[in-house]
Amino acid sequence: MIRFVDVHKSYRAGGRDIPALQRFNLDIADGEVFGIIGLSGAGKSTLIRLINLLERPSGGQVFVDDVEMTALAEPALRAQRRRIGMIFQHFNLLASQTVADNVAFPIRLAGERRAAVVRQRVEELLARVGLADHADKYPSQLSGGQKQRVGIARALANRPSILLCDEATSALDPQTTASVLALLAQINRELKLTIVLITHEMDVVRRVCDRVAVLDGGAIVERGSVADVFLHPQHATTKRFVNEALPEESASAHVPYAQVPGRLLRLSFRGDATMTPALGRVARETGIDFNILAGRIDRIKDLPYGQLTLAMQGDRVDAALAALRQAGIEIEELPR
Ligand SMILES: Nc1ncnc2c1ncn2[C@@H]1O[C@H](COP(=O)(O)OP(=O)(O)OP(=O)(O)O)[C@@H](O)[C@H]1O
Repeated sequence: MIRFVDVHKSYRAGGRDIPALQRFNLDIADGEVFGIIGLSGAGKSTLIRLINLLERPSGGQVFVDDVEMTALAEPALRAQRRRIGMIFQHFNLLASQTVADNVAFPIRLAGERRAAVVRQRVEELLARVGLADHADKYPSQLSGGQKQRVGIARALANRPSILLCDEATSALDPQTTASVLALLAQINRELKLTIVLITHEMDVVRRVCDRVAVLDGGAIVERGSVADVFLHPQHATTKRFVNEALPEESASAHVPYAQVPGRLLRLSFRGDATMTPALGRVARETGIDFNILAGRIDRIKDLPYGQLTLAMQGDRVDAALAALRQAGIEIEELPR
């Protein structure tokens, strides 16, 4: 468990305090993938670096697995930091060292001197990230995705219980991003590792995270399960992130809708509700008509979901909406 209690952070620069994070409380549970999303300057890097105390809070306490990080002196802090791996946007590999030596580095740094033990551990780690055949290469001979896989192997070297990902896929193309995110999801599942990632892309959050916090101007403005936040964003910043992840729908939004008669509704189906033919059945039973204006079917991590924007007409629209809600469909009425 990672716990922030009344934490806030300002930087001291040019003789004055620059606020980076307003006072907040946050718990991140063991084994979850937690996303922190925000625009540039929102405070994401500061927040993630408070976990391993690469940045010290200006006030408040940070706990990792019930140990108060903020109360530890240097040797104990170093030991506790080994429980926390970290990967970076630009990989931070040692260019003059082979892939194997990059991964061996933190193992040796933690005090392991037996060459055979180090070699075996490096082999295991490279196999886990799909780079068994690349041990003797240098970082310059690898693609961006492969470099990040080395970064992940290195971060896992000392069997941490937490992995921090600082914009880990921001320098990668969409396909490579998808494969690195799939690897992170697999590691989370198989090693039961807690993952905290920061990103400016809602799509990254949608693919791998269980919960998310939205940062805006140093404040957490929204938080919750990814399904809730993605399907029902409340804050303007969250809505903007979600719309960026749904380009087809936002592009057509509201232009043709004004001319369509009826009540404008957004229906969200998740999990089992995506599998039932409720809309057709309710239309037959209540005699309402509907016109689908936009729609999307996809997954939020492992959860199938659908979202339809439609116009509904007829005498019994309210009865139809009640029946749809009864069938587990979430309904939002949109302004016209
Ligand atoms: N070392 C520092 N000294 C002074 N101000 C800083 C320092 N690091 C960050 N800041 C300021 O703190 C605020 C939050 O920065 P932070 O890097 O945490 O945001 P971010 O969301 O990670 O942004 P980005 O995505 O651009 O990295 C910004 O106003 C930034 O200018």
